This record gives sequence, C-alpha cells and structure tokens, in this order.
Amino acid sequence: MDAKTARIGFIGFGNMAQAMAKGLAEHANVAGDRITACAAHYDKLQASCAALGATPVHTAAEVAEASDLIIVAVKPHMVVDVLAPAREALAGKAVVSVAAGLLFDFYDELLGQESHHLSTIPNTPIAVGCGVIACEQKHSLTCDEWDTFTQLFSPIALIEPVAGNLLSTASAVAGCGPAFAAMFLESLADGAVKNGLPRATAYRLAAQMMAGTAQLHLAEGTHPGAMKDAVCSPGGTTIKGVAALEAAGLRNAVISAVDATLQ
Ligand SMILES: NC(=O)C1=CN([C@@H]2O[C@H](COP(=O)(O)OP(=O)(O)OC[C@H]3O[C@@H](n4cnc5c(N)ncnc54)[C@H](OP(=O)(O)O)[C@@H]3O)[C@@H](O)[C@H]2O)C=CC1
Ligand SMILES: O=C(O)[C@@H]1CCC=N1
Repeated sequence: MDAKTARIGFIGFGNMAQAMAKGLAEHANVAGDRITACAAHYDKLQASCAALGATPVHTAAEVAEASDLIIVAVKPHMVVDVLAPAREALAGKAVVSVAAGLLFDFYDELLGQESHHLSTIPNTPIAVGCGVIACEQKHSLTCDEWDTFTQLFSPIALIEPVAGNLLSTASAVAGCGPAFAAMFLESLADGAVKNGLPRATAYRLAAQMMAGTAQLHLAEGTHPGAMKDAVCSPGGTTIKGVAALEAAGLRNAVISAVDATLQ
C-alpha cells in the first residue's frame, strides 16, 4: 500500500472522522476522491462528503470494499454491531480504530487473529493539521500498512505510540484535552469581556496566546514552570493572577478532570 494512492474509508463520519478527513484533504494533499464514508443518516453524510469531495456509501462493508485503510469512527458501544456485517470485507485490510477504550484484544476477538488492526485516539485539531494520534503500541498492521498510516497522518498529527494500559490516560490529555483547553480559552475570554474587551477580540487574543505558548514549549522544551516564571515579574500583575488561579484550585481541578475521564 502506498501513502500517495491509498484509499481511505471512514465507518462513521461524525466529529472525529470529519476532522481527520478534513485534515487529510486540506493539509496532507489527500484528494477527496480517495475518501469513502458511511454513517447512520445518508442525507447528512452526502452533505458532509460533498464538502470534501469524498464519496458517501450506505454500509460499512461498502466502505471496506472501496478502501485500503479503514478508520472505525462510530461510538464505542456501536462498534460490534456496525463491524459485524463488514467482517469479510475488512479481511486483509488495515483497520484503524479511533473508538475510545477499545484495544488490541477487543479487535483481535471481533475481527479475528489474522486481521490487521491498530487502536488509536486522535483529536479534533487534526482538522487543521495540528493533531495528535495516540496509538496502542501493540497492533497487527503489517510494516507496510504502518508505514502508510504514519506517512498519511504524520503531516497532520503527532503520532505517539503508548502502552495499551496507558492509552486511556493519553486520551484524557490529547483526546479530551481540546475540550478542556477550549474551556480555558472561553474562561479567559469571559474574564476579558467582564473587563470590557469585545468578545471576538478576546477569543482571538486568547487562542493565539494558547497556540503560541504551546509552540514555545514544543520548540524549546522549556519546563512549564519556567515558562510561567518568565512571565511573572516580582510584585507584578501575572503573579496575582497565578495566585488567584491556585486559590480557586486550578491544578486540582485539572488533575481531577483527568481522573474523571478514566472512571
Ligand atoms: N470527538 C472526539 O474528539 C474524539 C472521538 N473519538 C472517538 O471517535 C468515535 C466517534 O466519536 P464522534 O465523532 O465524536 O461521534 P459522532 O457522534 O460525531 O459520530 C459518530 C458517527 O457514527 C455514525 N453512525 C451511527 N450509527 C452508525 C451505523 N449504524 N453505521 C455507520 N455509522 C454510524 C454517525 O452517523 P450520523 O452522523 O449519521 O448520526 C456519526 O457519523 C468514538 O468512538 C469516540 O470515542 C476519539 C477521540 C476524540
Ligand atoms: O469523549 C469521548 O469519549 C471521546 C474520547 C476522547 C475524546 N472524545
């Protein structure tokens, strides 16, 4: 399988699948006509496929037949029922799951020990080429399929293999994290609006600040504590804000959020 020509299928075409397809089409040079998808509601699917030049089909088996690499992107509790009728068509194809909590042993049992599968957790920023895909280290893709998968997705996501027992924790940070980060972004803007800044300006400033702070850490590897210290002038305004965040329990709230996703 060649990453330049591989056909990609999505079984389920909701928020996560569309983010991946958009990232591939708009940031990784994957032509829309290489993408096929199915979903529960065909009219809605037609509209979302049209936006990318992708092909809508009615069943998971049709997706499998039309594709070399198939992304399973329905809700975890639906995977068994949706994949069962497509089992034959999936045989010998590369199956990449994004369903939370479904690991190697689950797919080995569902698809058979000869099947080629990989369990992952991506995140929605992949739509703009800034995603993460945490992958279970143990998988049964061939070397060629793994290479194709990484060549396709590494232009739009950091691909991070982790042990199976840590995939849910990685998911809390990378998969759920965009929701937590968006809450921080919104809260920061609320504070600014409360003090008179127009809403749109507040979102623009907060979003660019968050992107820039993350870029600074990624580029220089600076410890987050040192990044904070570099902003806090003695007796200045930032340390007063830091103290207010600590008084409100920011650190404990975030750690509890990670714990909550794992329960
Ligand atoms: N959202 C996220 O940020 C992340 C999600 N995930 C995982 O991605 C998966 C999808 O989540 P998400 O995209 O958020 O959920 P959505 O509800 O947005 O998407 C689910 C998709 O499944 C489709 N579907 C439902 N029933 C069937 C069926 N019988 N046959 C084919 N397709 C069907 C739905 O169709 P229709 O649209 O017509 O209703 C929809 O397109 C989950 O397993 C989740 O754990 C993983 C990491 C991050
Ligand atoms: O909320 C969820 O279950 C999925 C998994 C990671 C992000 N969204």
